[in-house]
Amino acid sequence: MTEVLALHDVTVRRSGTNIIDEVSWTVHDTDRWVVLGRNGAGKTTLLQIAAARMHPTRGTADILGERLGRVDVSELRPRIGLASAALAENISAVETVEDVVLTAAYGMTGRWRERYDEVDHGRAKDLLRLFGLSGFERRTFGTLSEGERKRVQIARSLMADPELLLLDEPAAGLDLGGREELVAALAEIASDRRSPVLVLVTHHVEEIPPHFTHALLLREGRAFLAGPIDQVVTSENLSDAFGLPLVVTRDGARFSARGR
Ligand SMILES: Nc1ncnc2c1ncn2[C@@H]1O[C@H](COP(=O)(O)OP(=O)(O)OP(=O)(O)O)[C@@H](O)[C@H]1O
Repeated sequence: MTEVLALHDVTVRRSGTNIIDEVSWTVHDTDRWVVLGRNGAGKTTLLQIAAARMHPTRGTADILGERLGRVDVSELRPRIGLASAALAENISAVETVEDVVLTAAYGMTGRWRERYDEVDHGRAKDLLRLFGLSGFERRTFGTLSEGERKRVQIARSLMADPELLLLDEPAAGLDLGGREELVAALAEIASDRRSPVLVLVTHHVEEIPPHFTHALLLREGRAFLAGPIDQVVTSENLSDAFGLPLVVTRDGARFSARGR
């Protein structure tokens, strides 16, 4: 097993507070992780470090075998797929769906003078199909529904064939049908050995796709618990992490949670 991500005592300090506090976390190449925690627990911040878009204040972060701070991040970032609300804001409303996906091959948003070959067009088409977006190629990003935009973003994050795929709340804002379609698409990716290592941040255990193997619970910037999903996503652990009594149930490969 290869370490894809290895954080050791990572701390991120902002405005006098440790928003990430001595987090140690290792992700191996066959893992699919979900990161859970209440609002403000530090999930997005942790993902920013894993995406090589933020440096820790203290501690070390090794990503795909490279130490943050010693590596040229412009070489590391193309190896990492990231879909997040902040990135989506950079996508122009007038860009076509096909270009939104295609331009990720060069790590860009917005088309300029670069040329794409048939392989790139074919891959963009395949990814759009995987996310139920065949026929949307010529539509502009601004005309899409929230759910369609989310799916385009994930297709885009896969375009450059990343080794690590980080998804920050991909199901936020989706209706039930949209959520279930997304969960099914992510389950398909997660089940394929050739897929990138997946890390999914979510607020809801209902959004954990089948085939996810591990969970990290964050609480107030600290890694409260990390390990195999069955052992971590339990009533007792989630109640402690979220600070309220919860009942977690598992039906086949899916989880659900409610207040006690
Ligand atoms: N630059 C900053 N200065 C001060 N505090 C910050 C800064 N950036 C983030 N924070 C704080 O750090 C904490 C963690 O933020 P983060 O966005 O990582 O949490 P999160 O778990 O993703 O939250 P949510 O579930 O609400 O999206 C929050 O309390 C946030 O207000």
